Amino acid sequence: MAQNNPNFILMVEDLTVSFDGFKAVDNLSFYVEPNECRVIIGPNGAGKTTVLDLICGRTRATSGSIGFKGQELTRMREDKIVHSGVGRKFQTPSVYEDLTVFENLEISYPRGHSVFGALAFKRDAGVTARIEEIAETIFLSEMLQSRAAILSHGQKQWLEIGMLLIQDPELMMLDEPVAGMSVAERRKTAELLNRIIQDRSVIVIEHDMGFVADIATRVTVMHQGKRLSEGSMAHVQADPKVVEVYLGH
Ligand SMILES: Nc1ncnc2c1ncn2[C@@H]1O[C@H](COP(=O)(O)OP(=O)(O)OP(=O)(O)O)[C@@H](O)[C@H]1O
Repeated sequence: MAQNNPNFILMVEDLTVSFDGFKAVDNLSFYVEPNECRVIIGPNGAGKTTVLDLICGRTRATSGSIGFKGQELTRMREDKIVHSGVGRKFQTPSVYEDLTVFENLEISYPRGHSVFGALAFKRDAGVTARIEEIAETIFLSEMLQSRAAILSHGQKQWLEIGMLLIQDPELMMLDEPVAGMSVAERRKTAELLNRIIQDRSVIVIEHDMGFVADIATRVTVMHQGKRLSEGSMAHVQADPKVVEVYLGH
């Protein structure tokens, strides 16, 4: 595929990372379009989390390229990658338990990068309106003044998604967002992701195939650091290679 194809927001090409000779990600290529929800599935140890670590700059690639909006991420610092529009949520929620939902969203609001920017920051009507808008998107409008500590596990996950959303990333990455959630919370999270991709692209790592079916635009199946299969949910589910190494287990 042509480099800098404007139809792709993310272009991962021939990406490899080697840990003491072991290739956790091995010559992997995949391409994500705007407003796409790409789900990465695969057995334990396939290299899924490592791919997200490489995209957000936590782990450095041994070779290959990660193009994001025409910029090369493999040599960019982690904070610059965030600044360029890549948001990442880890598996365990990391909200500030002693702060309210409102305050958690407020401290995540982008306010420039200088110390002066942070000091000069005032709560104004625009910020409050944006926080209220995000709270509604993440089903927490009624909880704005509640301390995060009293939220359910699922609500904490949504709050953390909200803390990313308020920074308006063009690419959002989520690692197993519905792990530990109730059936009702999973359904609402699928609704949330379908809303989120109206304005951005999302990459999700997930094992719950029912949830994958509800959210995926396309699915990439990884096995031993490589791409085993890719396409619609129906396509990968019917792929005998995928059934053999993953779905059949
Ligand atoms: N920093 C590291 N140093 C050495 N090995 C690593 C490192 N990070 C990951 N690995 C190895 O790379 C392989 C892929 O790990 P990774 O966590 O990416 O898999 P995964 O597909 O996300 O698995 P799971 O579904 O269990 O989360 C594993 O064998 C893991 O032990």
